[in-house]
Amino acid sequence: MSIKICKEFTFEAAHFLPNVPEGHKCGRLHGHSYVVRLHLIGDIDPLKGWFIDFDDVKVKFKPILDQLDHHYLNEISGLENPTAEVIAMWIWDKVKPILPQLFEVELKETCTCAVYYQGE
Ligand SMILES: Nc1nc2c(c(=O)[nH]1)N=C([C@H](O)[C@H](O)COP(=O)(O)OP(=O)(O)OP(=O)(O)O)CN2
Ligand SMILES: [Zn+2]
Repeated sequence: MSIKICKEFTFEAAHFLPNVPEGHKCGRLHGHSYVVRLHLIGDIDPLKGWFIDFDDVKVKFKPILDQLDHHYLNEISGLENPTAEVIAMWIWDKVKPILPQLFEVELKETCTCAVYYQGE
């Protein structure tokens, strides 16, 4: 039986959006408290009662999270235009090879804004 699970992380980061029109608020340097939710799907091992330990998700994601947390996103390769969409796709590209059960990356940039990416 397959089931979806979700593990949530947070990180703080600074950015600006270089391609917005002159005077747009997001063209100025500012920061967000981001929330990342990694959604995974897999078949439950009947003995363990799970397909992956939440802690294994945390351990595998930590090096990627560390690249983002308290960093200036525009300086990171691939995040020169760090919209929420681009960040979610960047996270997907890093996580999918090490957590193949990844189903969706959810990224909340503010309390009212979120993007969802399920790969190509
Ligand atoms: N499609 C996208 N639109 C916007 C992005 C983005 O990444 N993708 N990013 C920004 C800004 O970086 C930032 O997120 C500001 O967003 P905004 O919703 O305007 O933030 P506020 O908190 O000011 O909005 P409220 O409506 O007051 O909650 C902008 N757009
Ligand atoms: Zn922003």
